[in-house]
Amino acid sequence: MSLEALKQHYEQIKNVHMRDMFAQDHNRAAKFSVRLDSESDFMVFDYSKNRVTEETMNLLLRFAREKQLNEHIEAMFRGDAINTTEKRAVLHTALRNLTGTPVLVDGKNVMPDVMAVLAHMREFSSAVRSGRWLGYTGKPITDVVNIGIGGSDLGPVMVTEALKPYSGQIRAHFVSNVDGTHIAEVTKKLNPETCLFIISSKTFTTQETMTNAASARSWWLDHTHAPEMVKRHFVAVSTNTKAVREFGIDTANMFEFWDWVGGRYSLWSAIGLSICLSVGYEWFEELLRGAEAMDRHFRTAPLEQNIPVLMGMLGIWYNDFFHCESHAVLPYDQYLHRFAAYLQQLDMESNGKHIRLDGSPVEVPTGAVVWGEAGTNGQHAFYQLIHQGTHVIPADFVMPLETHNPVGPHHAMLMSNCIAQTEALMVGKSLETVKAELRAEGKLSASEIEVLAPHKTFDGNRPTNTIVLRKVTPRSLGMLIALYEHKVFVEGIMWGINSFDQWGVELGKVLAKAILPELTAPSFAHGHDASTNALIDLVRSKMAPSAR
Ligand SMILES: O=P(O)(O)OC[C@H]1O[C@](O)(CO)[C@@H](O)[C@@H]1O
Repeated sequence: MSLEALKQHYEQIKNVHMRDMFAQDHNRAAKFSVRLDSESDFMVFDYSKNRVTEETMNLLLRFAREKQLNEHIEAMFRGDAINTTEKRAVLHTALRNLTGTPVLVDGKNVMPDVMAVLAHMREFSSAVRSGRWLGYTGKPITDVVNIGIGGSDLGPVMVTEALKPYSGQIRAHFVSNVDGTHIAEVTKKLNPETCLFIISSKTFTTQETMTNAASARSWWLDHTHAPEMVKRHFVAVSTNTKAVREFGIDTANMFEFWDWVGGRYSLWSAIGLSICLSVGYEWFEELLRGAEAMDRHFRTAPLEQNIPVLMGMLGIWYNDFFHCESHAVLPYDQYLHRFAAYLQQLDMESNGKHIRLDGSPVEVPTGAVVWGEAGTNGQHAFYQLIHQGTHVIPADFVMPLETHNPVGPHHAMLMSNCIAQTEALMVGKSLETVKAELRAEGKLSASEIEVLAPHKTFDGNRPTNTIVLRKVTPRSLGMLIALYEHKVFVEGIMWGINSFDQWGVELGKVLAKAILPELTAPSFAHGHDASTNALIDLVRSKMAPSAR
């Protein structure tokens, strides 16, 4: 069994320093890099600065084969109901299957419906962007507001921010939080004559989204007194036609998607309408093409050359063997400043699971805590802990070679920082080197050097991946996002969990619904624990008329 072999191998390798691995193998960088081209874009996945040898990778891939990873990949693409707890297929890959090759769900080819919705998105976004779609006073739309949360928000926000250089005249806004401040601050910037609300919710029942949507409609009606014109200013993206109609949205302006698209995998569906409106359908399609290129690679490349597989198996290596609990994602491009927030849902909602597919408890920790920050900002905040803290935190550095804003020396500085960080994390700085430097400076006594030097040493041997892109373009972004989707899938398969449900968010939702009426109830709360009762009463003292 490769698991046993991996355990033994881990014991042999756990203290080996990457510095020595590089010294012993001058070909290491080339050996542990994979390049994927797609038209004029490319991605280079350099995983040479990881605590692995060829034997490690061979054993990890043998482990993947034992878990029948290839068969699982095929089952997902084929449309099998791999989301077993919800009895659903998982087919975000069909959304970017632009060749239109049939994909069957319960014997029905879903591709004609996928293409029809894409055509609807193309037609609608072109009408709005060209000024043909008019508001109730005959003026073109200037501002689009996506109202959604979780997967109906994070993907569109992240992509819209990442593709700002491709955006046109339409300003995109996003409201997600049920905190009234969010909708209030966004509506302050809007003209009711020229704004368009997209209510994005797979279920069309999510409390936050439906509350924000109702408040947006009230705000709009208060300003316009034109209920018959709601249809010009509100459209919906959902799987729930009945609820969309009940909300008062013309179902001709509803963009459909399907239960086989998971919320956090939905930016490729009509949930991407705000992206389309911001950058235009052509660039949206380029995003899909980038993801499609990664899908093809994931489905066909041998495991040894398969970037999502390699990345996922490195995740398994650090999680299962080194017991690393968190994973940093560090994009060196300001346009990717929401990338880590987006990945938090993708990874943590997918793989934060304690039960395996067969109902038994998982045997290893699952799902790293994902976090990160763009560019050099993180260096001046939390990198200290990554360099010298007691936790080993594997990190992904995303490094686009070209910038959209070639301002003076900025880009060279950004790149040099990115590369320097991966080098420093790998090589570290030994006690002897630090002491020698301090002695050469000649400012401190020998005893002072003894005390100071350990503070200035870096163990190094901190693992990083470097993901090099030509530039942040719609195509390369599509590749990048799909890479992480598939990496999360690989890890989920290895842990034997269902990466596509999210029961863990339900309990809080149910309890919040129960607590809501208690906040304005005439009597003290008593049905909870003492802390919860007291907190409810504190809010009640501000809200319940009889308690004032
Ligand atoms: O699109 P909906 O149905 O409003 O759901 C929003 C989000 O809520 C969740 O179901 C749970 O937070 C996410 O998975 C989903 O992305």
